[in-house]
Amino acid sequence: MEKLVSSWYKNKTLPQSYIFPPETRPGNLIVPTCKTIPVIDLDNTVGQSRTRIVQQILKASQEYGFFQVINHGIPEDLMYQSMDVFKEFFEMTAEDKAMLYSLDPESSCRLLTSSVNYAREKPIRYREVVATYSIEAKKLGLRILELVAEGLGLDLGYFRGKLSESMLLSANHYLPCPDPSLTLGMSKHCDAQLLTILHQGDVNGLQVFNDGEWTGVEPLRNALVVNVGNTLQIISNNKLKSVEHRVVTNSNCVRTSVGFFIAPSDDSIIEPAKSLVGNAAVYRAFEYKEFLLHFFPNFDNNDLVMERFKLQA
Ligand SMILES: O=C(O)CCC(=O)C(=O)O
Ligand SMILES: [Fe+2]
Repeated sequence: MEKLVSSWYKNKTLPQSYIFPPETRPGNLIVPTCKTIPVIDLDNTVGQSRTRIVQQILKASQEYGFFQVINHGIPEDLMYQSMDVFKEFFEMTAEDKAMLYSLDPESSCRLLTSSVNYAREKPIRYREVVATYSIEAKKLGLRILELVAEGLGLDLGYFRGKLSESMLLSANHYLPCPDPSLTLGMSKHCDAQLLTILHQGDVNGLQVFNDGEWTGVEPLRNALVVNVGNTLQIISNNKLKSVEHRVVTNSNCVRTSVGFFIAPSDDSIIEPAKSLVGNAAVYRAFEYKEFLLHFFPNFDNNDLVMERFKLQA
């Protein structure tokens, strides 16, 4: 149980094991808040308005790898109820949380420091709220993937079926940190999957690497942050970008975020879409499970991850 962050953070000193090497520390904590990450209104995806939305999504996915969506169809109540359920979970007693602690990556139901992935009786509303949220988030993700497919000139159903069969919901809980300059809530990384839909709550912390610098993604009420995963970058043959991001801590308040990831089934074959390669496919074909095997040990070195799946120039 001593491994759970909540059992030491009140001591007000950052344990040595949480201190990052100088080159990966967040450095200047005052970064510009990125007003340039596009906010896309999904209210009306028919007719002319659809064409405009498709273009906005494509442009944002090419330039930033990130955008925020509003009027996305997930009811506000459900967004905040699911956020509350996770907050409630993290406020449970250390004993209750310790029952879910596991280092076994095969366990579909586990808590580990800095990450959680579980489905239990407590909190009481967990199953109902999180199941409903997951269904809605998956629907939204598939809708966005259909717009992406349209923008790339692929069949509208290109990402349906095995390519989007799996989902993962991950709730992150970042405690106030005694010294935010020495550590990160989450190291820089790209997401491995196809598409991520993140509810980042109302506390700053998410930063995206854009144009050679880290910029904060402003929390907007009722908006969800969407980003392109490595798998989508590969299928698009680098037309879309999976971009590095990280989370900084703060010394005042707790931050909870809920990430929903749409991913291929393990045995899916991932390769650049034939119509997008021209005469130069950037990546070879591979099984998604091979990607994951290489991804996790190299979580914070995206160039190394992607290099392994590239065809020689
Ligand atoms: O907490 C956040 O804002 C981002 C989390 C994240 O990047 C992830 O779970 O992959
Ligand atoms: Fe991420």
